[in-house]
Amino acid sequence: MVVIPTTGESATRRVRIDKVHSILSNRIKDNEEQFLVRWKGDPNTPPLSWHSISELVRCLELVQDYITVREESKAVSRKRKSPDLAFEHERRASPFDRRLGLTPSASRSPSISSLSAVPTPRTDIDVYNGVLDTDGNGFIFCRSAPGPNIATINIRSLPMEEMLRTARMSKIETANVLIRAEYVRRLGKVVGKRIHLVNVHDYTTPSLRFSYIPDYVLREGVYRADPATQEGCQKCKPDMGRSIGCEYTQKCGCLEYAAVDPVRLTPETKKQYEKALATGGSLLGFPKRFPYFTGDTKRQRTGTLVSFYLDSRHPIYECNDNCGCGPYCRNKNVQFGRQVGLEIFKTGSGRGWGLRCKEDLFMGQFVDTYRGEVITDAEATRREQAGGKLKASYLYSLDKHQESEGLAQADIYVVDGEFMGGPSKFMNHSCEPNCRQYTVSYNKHDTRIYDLAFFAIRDIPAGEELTFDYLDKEEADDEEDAPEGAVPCLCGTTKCRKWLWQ
Ligand SMILES: C[S@@+](CC[C@H](N)C(=O)[O-])C[C@H]1O[C@@H](n2cnc3c(N)ncnc32)[C@H](O)[C@@H]1O
Repeated sequence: MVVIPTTGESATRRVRIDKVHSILSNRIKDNEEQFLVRWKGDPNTPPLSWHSISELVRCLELVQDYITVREESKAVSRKRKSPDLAFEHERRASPFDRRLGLTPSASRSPSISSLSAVPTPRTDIDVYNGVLDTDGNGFIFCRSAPGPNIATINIRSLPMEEMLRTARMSKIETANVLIRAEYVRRLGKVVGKRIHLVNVHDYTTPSLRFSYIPDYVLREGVYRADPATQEGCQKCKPDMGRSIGCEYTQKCGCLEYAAVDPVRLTPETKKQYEKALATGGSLLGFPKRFPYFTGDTKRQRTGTLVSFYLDSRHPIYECNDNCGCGPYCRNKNVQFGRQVGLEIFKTGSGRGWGLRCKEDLFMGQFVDTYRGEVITDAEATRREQAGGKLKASYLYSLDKHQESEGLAQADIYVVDGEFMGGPSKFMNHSCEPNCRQYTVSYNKHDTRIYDLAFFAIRDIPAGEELTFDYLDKEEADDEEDAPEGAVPCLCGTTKCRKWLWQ
């Protein structure tokens, strides 16, 4: 046996993820699920060793990667009708046979005489191309250690056919349970109402290669506008009028760019307004519409989007910490974050995971924002090309102001929610959606970074899947033929446009 624990046996031996390259195979040994770990090291002869799933609890991302690839290759081989590749492989000699001096025929159908002529392969070899050790904290590590007593293996032929056969027959149950438990543990740490995870279709769990984050993470080449430009409304006071914040909407600096309330325009101010619109002049001084209903309306409408904003795609400018209006300002909502409980669920309809609400939502109610890494347009293109056309996309362009501000495509930032973000990463597309994404900003001088906020656009009963239209154009193109790079839409609604991207 080549396991050499120099610092004594520890009951809680663990493999550290930063030391591992990948997981290559699985088997059941001594009633335990085990996985073959390829350690980081010399790329030509890296050490490898088998570990029980309890030793790999800090490497569940890698175990999950392995299981995903294993399931995908199983699905592919199920689809293949002929030739029987598994059988074809069986006829090849494996490098393991060569190492032991076995001929392919001997390994395939050993006769009594051949068995007595060659040594029986060792079945207790757990470490290849190296030796195992443990450090003072009980962490296992493996180092290359060539020598006559070290079992060697040709890593270019891994996983070997014997391993593949064993892996195909070995159930993976404990690992799936632990992966799910780890994901649920991480969900439990997300700020706000609880997020549940439900899968009645299979044993999969969303990728553990994902961090829940409360705010954007800005990557290289991405900058927010200077904080000094986030001046807020200076003329508003917390105790003005009905103490709802920016009552004097004509004076409110934050509402400067909000939608003008045409009902409150006089014939004269209407002319001035039309002129300001035509010349791009300031809208300060015109009466504005608050984006949200105040607390003195019906309970279910409090804080929901007023119909003007609901029906338009007008950006919303919320008050911020530098404003004079105070904490209960009616012009603050999205900045307080998600207030509703959500459920991530496996759709079972070819659309992967989806999102639904645990409670009834009212028309205009805020659901959540889309979070992720904010990257440059060039980086987004690079990531998109690396992912390939069939990979699920989590890229969301912050291009709302591109036209009005004359921003070049290269100046646009993109939110990538694949590896970091929030539960809204799981919102699927529907051609007849029940939610819509709105632009919410806290700094009118920052046209490149703003919040992508989802609101219900009709009453939604608890348990209904939350969807939005990925294109969200004012008018949809009626395209019959599949456009380049199109992914078939599986929303299943009567208004389905057939393709996800056009
Ligand atoms: C932002 S993700 C949504 C969450 C995704 N379902 C998951 O499991 O992570 C977008 C991806 O989901 C899939 N998707 C979303 N809506 C779909 C639809 N209506 N039809 C087919 N696939 C859809 C596509 O693969 C798309 O690239």
